[in-house]
Amino acid sequence: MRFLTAGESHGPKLTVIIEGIPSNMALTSDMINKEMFKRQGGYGRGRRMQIEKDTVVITSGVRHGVTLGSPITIEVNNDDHKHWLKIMGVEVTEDMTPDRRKITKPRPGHADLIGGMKYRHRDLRNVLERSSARETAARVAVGAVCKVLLNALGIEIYSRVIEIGGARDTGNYNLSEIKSKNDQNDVRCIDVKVAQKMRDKIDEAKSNGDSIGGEVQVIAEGVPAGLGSYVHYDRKLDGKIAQSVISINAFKAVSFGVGNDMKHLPGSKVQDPIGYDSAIGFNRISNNLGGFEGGMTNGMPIIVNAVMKPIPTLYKPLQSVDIVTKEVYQASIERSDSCAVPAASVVCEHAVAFELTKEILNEFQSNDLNQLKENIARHNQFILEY
Ligand SMILES: Cc1cc2nc3c(=O)[nH]c(=O)nc-3n(C[C@H](O)[C@H](O)[C@H](O)COP(=O)(O)O)c2cc1C
Ligand SMILES: C=C(O[C@@H]1CC(C(=O)O)=C[C@@H](OP(=O)(O)O)[C@H]1O)C(=O)O
Repeated sequence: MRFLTAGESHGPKLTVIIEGIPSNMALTSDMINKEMFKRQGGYGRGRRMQIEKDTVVITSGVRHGVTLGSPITIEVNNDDHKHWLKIMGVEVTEDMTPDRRKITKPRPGHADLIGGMKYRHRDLRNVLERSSARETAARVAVGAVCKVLLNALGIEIYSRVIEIGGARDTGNYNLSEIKSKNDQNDVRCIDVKVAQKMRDKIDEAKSNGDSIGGEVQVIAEGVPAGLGSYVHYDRKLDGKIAQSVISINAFKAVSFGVGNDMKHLPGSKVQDPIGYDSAIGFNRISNNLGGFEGGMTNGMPIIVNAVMKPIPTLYKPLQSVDIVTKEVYQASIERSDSCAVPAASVVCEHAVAFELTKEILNEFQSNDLNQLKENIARHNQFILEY
């Protein structure tokens, strides 16, 4: 299974092609839109999100609401394509007009400068249009299709925000609690008191012309044991998930289970003791390692934590240097998110959903959904009786 995304942030649309989804799976645009909607929300987002109304159009691979097994194409319009220049006070009719919107001032923390050097662009808009996190809308569309498949296999995946700007939700929640509450508020934080602190932190950063980052968590339940492999570095599934998460704009760290706390805990508080029960077979007494041993799923819930850096574009000017004049200037901006951690938690969830789906289809190769279910059921029975 694989996918490709294409599209510029202010171009007409984003396009996704997903290949390898089995046939005979119910799939409608509404199932995808429900996830797209979650990514668009979140406290701290800028004006762009008031313009976009991310909804998808499926143009191939689905007929009468059921997958065909052929490539699925999904399109997401950029509503801002039509009028974003006008909103910024520039009266032109055509987007991306080369000279009017030429950018020669690279923004620190963005791909602008090094991307311009690498692709030999003198207009840095040619870089930022694709390096923008607008692309994450396409990745959520992919993950949403994957989530439909995972749910059909009895696997559930969800995410929450753990920390924003130092306001941390330290609660220990059981999984059903997270599941029922993860979408309850605009910062996607379970503890409502901490959620308010997070909003305050975002407001504070915004009024200082600054931005703010944080940490998110993705949890997947019901994942079969034995996905991934210890036999070679590039077959370890925790490694694949880490790569996928770090590839999301602004994500800088990934950990599993108790995560960074591992660095100061003794081994006896980190490894998960093994138990046995004839009804469920081998299991782990705790889940400090977040469901992975030796690069393989061990049947426990998968817990992925990921840190997002503060948004690089700041209302408070940061020093940069014009690539034409070579003059130092203070970068100023027209609009930006102050914090996108809640939205990014949704992106992370969908990135992990893709990696799990890909691994499942790799392990239990099947063309049709029922065939896939049978293959997994056989595997799970073997694991139970081991
Ligand atoms: C959902 C989401 C929204 C984002 N919104 C903005 C934004 O409004 N302004 C900005 O400067 N960066 C934003 N970013 C982050 C930049 O896209 C990212 O920092 C930049 O492309 C450089 O990539 P890097 O941080 O991974 O090195 C956003 C990231 C995500 C995941
Ligand atoms: C468009 C999205 O996020 C954008 C990501 C982004 C960036 O630099 O990454 C910058 C902003 O876009 P603009 O420059 O048009 O204001 C965000 O709104 C989105 O999430 O759909």
